[in-house]
Amino acid sequence: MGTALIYDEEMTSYKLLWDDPECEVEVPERLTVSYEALVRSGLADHCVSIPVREATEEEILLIHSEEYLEKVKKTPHMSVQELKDFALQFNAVYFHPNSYHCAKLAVGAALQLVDHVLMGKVRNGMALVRPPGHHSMRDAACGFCTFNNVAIAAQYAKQKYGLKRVLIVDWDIHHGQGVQYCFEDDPSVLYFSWHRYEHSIFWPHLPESDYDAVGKDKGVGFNINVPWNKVGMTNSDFLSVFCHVLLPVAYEFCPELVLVSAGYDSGIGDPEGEMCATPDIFAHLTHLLMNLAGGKVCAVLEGGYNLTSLSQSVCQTVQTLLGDPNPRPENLRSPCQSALESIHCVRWAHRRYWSCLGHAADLSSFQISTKPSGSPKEAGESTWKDKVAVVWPEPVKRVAPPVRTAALLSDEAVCPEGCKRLATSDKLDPRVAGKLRENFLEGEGDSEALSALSGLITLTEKMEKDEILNGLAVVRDITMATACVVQHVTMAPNNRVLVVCVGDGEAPSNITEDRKALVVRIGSRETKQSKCKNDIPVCLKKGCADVSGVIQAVFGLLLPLGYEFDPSLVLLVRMPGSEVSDGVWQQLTGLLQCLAQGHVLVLIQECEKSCVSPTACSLLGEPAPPLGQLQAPLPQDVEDMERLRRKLLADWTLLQTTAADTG
Ligand SMILES: NCCCNCCCCCC(O)(O)C(F)(F)F
Ligand SMILES: [Zn+2]
Repeated sequence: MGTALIYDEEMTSYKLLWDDPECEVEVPERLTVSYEALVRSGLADHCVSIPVREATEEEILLIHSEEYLEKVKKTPHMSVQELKDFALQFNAVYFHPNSYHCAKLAVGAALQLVDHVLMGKVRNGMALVRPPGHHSMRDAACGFCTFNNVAIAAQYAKQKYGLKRVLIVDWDIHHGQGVQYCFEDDPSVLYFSWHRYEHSIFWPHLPESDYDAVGKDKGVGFNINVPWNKVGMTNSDFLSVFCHVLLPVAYEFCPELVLVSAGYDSGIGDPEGEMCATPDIFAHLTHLLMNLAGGKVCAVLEGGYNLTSLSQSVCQTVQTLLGDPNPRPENLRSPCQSALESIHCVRWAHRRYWSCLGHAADLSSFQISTKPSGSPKEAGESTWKDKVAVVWPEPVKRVAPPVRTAALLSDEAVCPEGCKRLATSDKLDPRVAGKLRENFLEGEGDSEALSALSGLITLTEKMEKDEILNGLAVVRDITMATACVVQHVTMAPNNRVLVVCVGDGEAPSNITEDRKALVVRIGSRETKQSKCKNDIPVCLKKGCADVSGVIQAVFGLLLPLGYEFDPSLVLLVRMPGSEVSDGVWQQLTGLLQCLAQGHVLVLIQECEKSCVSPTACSLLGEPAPPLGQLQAPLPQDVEDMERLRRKLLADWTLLQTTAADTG
């Protein structure tokens, strides 16, 4: 199934007709540069083009009042002066004779996208729209928004398709207070927003934008606000919030649809956001959402005012929706103190509502600086010009290798649909053969083991040369196979391999201290305390059969470690008897493709070959099926993971979840 792209230049046919410094950034070119970048990069051609339509009045009334709609309906016949006066009753918004028409198209575009995804005509998609929506309220326009595109889409999805759980992820740099007001008492819509806040000195200055606005009545816990109390937030800050706040909760919630209020003013160079996250981060944010809701992700454009940053970020988003491999995350480092405070506060505020946050350290562990940290406005406030003067490197070109998934199987095994069987080249480089024999095969060893190991080496070499993206191998001796791959990959100077062992079994023996290999083992046994710090055992009482425990480990430990380690290859090893369910296994296989530009090699023991086809599906880019709403992880496991996390903090900064962590 494909990726939908919804765009119509008709939505560029309105603009600001008078002087208003508050609104001048919201220009029609925002849409044209985004669409043209998708066309120029060839991405538009790979999308399924879906036409826009006008929303009906009935659809608009799903969220807005009749009085408000009647007022807006009059704007096409207004003079410029009347439009100006009409806008004055709202906060930071303008109208144009054609803006009502465009506002109906923006809603209609979002609904078209939802229809095509929920009817299974496409897997996911993006709607490039203006006017944006997330500030508009039942009775009011606000912040360039006339109708609340995403809120209407959520209500429409619930009503028309009977959905019980919709997740809205708002990565725009402004708080979509309009969405919050719509659903704050509604447990069927989980609204997540991060936003520039600076302790409310940033627009729209609302107390209810802070982390303690957790929802109301039946909706408590279903509204998550992450305030950014400083500008300059980076990729590390953004990824930390996804790993330590959004994703654990999103997996516990188990949405049937993911709507993204995709605003790109959170990206570098934007005059409104003044953040430092680079466009490639949106590839990672998108990827991390794509195994939720069976991959049903609908991104709807909100803000974004630096035309270069905006168009690059839109391309990064669409390219990931299309399934192309992610770029390697550039030099991630520790989240900043302010971000850690925000992360801690929001986890603490939600600790009673989400079992995955149940252990969030209580407030006493350190004092939150509730007063504005830093002078309200740094001396020498930057002007608009030098806000957009920021420069950053053009995102690296992301090319999908000619072969997506290769399979190394025994001759009689069937090659899974879509995979390319790897011919184990019979002629083996004698030096390599010699090395394999001496390292892994006692004496002569049988020729089959030799050809299997040489096949593995061929596989890793083809990945290194980008001839294939990822692969799976069915092997007889998984420990030997793991050691062989680790040794081969770490021979090259700047290669690093992340080994993820799922299930019990001894870790490969040849892990060295040189940080070229990092082993994370998720299992049930208190294995002998790992001697080297690059071998991290995560123990779950019930082992990998414990879905919540594994997911807790993935987001709280594995992904932060993986992002910080930044491997060139991920080796995912399914230890025999691991009891991991196919669903969890597919989630792991899908999520881990966010690392190493998607170069994931999965090792499966001969006796477990029943999981070959689900593995192949995930490696081929199929979204993993939903896991269902997650139970609470075992308190004992949570404590153990917390202890392990604290122990690892000295070496791994992306594991931090509170400012006290650097204590
Ligand atoms: N001194 C007052 C500054 C007012 N600034 C208004 C910012 C509106 C932001 C709109 C947006 O980017 O959130 C949307 F996604 F809706 F377009
Ligand atoms: Zn915004």
